Amino acid sequence: MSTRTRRTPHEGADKVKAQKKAEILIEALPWLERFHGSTVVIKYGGNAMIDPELQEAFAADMVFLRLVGIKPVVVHGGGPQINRMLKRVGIESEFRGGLRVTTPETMEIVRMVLTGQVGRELVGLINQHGPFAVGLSGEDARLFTAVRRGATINGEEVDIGQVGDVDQVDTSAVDDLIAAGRIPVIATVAPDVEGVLHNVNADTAASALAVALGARKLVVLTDVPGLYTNWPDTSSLTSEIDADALEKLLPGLESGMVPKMEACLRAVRGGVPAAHVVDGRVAHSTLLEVFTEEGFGTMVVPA
Ligand SMILES: Nc1ncnc2c1ncn2[C@@H]1O[C@H](COP(=O)(O)OP(=O)(O)O)[C@@H](O)[C@H]1O
Ligand SMILES: CC(=O)N[C@@H](CCC(=O)OP(=O)(O)O)C(=O)O
Repeated sequence: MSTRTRRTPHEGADKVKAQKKAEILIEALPWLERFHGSTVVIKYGGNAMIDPELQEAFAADMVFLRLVGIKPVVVHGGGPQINRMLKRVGIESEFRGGLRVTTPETMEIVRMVLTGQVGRELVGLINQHGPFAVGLSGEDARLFTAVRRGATINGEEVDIGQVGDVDQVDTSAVDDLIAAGRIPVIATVAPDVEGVLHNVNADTAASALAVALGARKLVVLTDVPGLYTNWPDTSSLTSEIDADALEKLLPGLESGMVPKMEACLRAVRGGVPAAHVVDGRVAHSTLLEVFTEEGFGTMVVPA
């Protein structure tokens, strides 16, 4: 005998609530039609991983995307988590032009934290929902080949150690995972052609991967509502900016926004139709961005 109770038809307040739910679901239909089958690269910044509930909401969003036929690819950061571990082991660390000065001993910690801690935790959270997530780093199957880069300070290039830009992307391992219905979760350490490991900023890597995969969108989750064109003036939050306007703004940007907006610019210049910077401190911000009329945060579009 079935243990299910008979459902009663919705009445009164319940009916209104049910109608609202249906409206919310149907609002997503045009976006489901538009993005079904597309690859979306989501960069999850370390600053947005502020509490376990938010991380669980992020993981649920990735599974939601996957189950409605979108192909999410996660690229994660972990700057604050690296800072904490460096402090614990007594290694000093500084940032120049938004990038971490990386000595060989710092590099060991960066690799350990990104691939062994932050990546593992995200994989675990996503896999609470099913066997979806597989973690990998730029070292796996030649995903990223790095080339050493400096930081630009007052128009001058300065050396910051083992920091890399992405020179080449081999998407075959990611393609295989996507084809198998998995969600790749990627840490951004990468060897150069000689096999020397480099620390690649996660925004930079996410952008290079989005271009190489021909992604429909790059979504960057961080700890601010979007790009402020006149930081820190809160009235200067911008909802949309094109590549030319962003390029003009870049030299005036500070700290973490430098690699982030450089990454969005490179993505749209490289053929990704839109790159979004959204507030990862808001639960389900990825879903709000992908499935609502208003979108969410700052959208960067081609010129
Ligand atoms: N123009 C700007 N608009 C928004 N945020 C800015 C701007 N300039 C600097 N920031 C800083 O950049 C930070 C985001 O970059 P970052 O710390 O690298 O985050 P994440 O870990 O998400 O990559 C924000 O918390 C903010 O303090
Ligand atoms: C070169 C460089 O700065 N690499 C970053 C890599 C992690 C990262 O990008 O983390 P977020 O996205 O949380 O900032 C770092 O060492 O912090």
